[in-house]
Amino acid sequence: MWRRVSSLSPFLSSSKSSSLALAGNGWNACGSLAMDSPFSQVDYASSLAQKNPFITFVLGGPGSGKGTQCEKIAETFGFTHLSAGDLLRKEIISNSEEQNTILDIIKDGKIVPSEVTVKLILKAMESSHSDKFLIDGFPRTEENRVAFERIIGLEPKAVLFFDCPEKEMVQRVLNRNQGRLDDNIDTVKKRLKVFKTLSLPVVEYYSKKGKLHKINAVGDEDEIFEQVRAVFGAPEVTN
Ligand SMILES: Nc1ncnc2c1ncn2[C@@H]1O[C@H](COP(=O)(O)OP(=O)(O)OP(=O)(O)O)[C@@H](O)[C@H]1O
Ligand SMILES: O=c1ccn([C@@H]2O[C@H](COP(=O)(O)O)[C@@H](O)[C@H]2O)c(=O)[nH]1
Ligand SMILES: [Mg+2]
Repeated sequence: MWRRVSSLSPFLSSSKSSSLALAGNGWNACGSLAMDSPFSQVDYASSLAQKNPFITFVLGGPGSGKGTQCEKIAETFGFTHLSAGDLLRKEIISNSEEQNTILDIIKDGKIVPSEVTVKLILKAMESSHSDKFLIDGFPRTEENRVAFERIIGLEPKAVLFFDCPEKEMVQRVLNRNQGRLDDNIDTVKKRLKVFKTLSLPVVEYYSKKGKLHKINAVGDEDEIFEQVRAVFGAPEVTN
């Protein structure tokens, strides 16, 4: 069942610790790193998990308006906006070992291995010192979702889903004109297929957990933002 728009304000003022159990995957039951942990990242993630930031995942198909609305949310509610796609595109223009692999995957509309994306998200979260994050365009698969929980040790408090008809998404992507290598009809078709088969199950997962806030992504940007504003509540409550 989709959840109707409701305010997140009570959540944002809460100091409750993360509900994700830390035992297993290199952690002992007290939340400390086990001596025999095979995960070097866990060490890195532990301080982040202890800070227990407010994480919102922002989901939706290609061109549904995630990035556009995230900018507005960040500005209005003081969230740090991290776009997984932008982090991957930055890797392509860096000298990273994975740059060519990432480029080929994005050009083909497929999904970059979870370990790569989660590592980039973790690094960006650690270096921002923020306590409120919008993670835009991630998780894109159930495997992404599980990897985030395992490596970072946190779950999102809320998930936004921008629901947009395919025809509108295709039109927006093809008109975007930002020089993205995946903004062409062939790649968009592939991305839509991946979205339906791999990403919608993630949306469904969060819907069943009662964390999903579905936004009608058709209309002008300000109209859509009014629905989003209702989810996050008044700015004075969230600050
Ligand atoms: N409500 C809207 N109506 C019309 N055009 C829009 C609307 N919202 C965003 N756009 C435009 O549609 C294009 C895609 O928007 P945006 O980049 O925010 O989508 P996205 O969900 O982040 O896509 P992607 O997953 O491909 O990164 C942009 O050119 C943007 O300016
Ligand atoms: O978690 C992610 C996010 C993105 N990708 C790849 O990047 C492109 C573009 O992403 P946008 O969010 O639309 O900017 C996407 O089609 C994937 O190929 C990814 O693999 N994993
Ligand atoms: Mg985007």
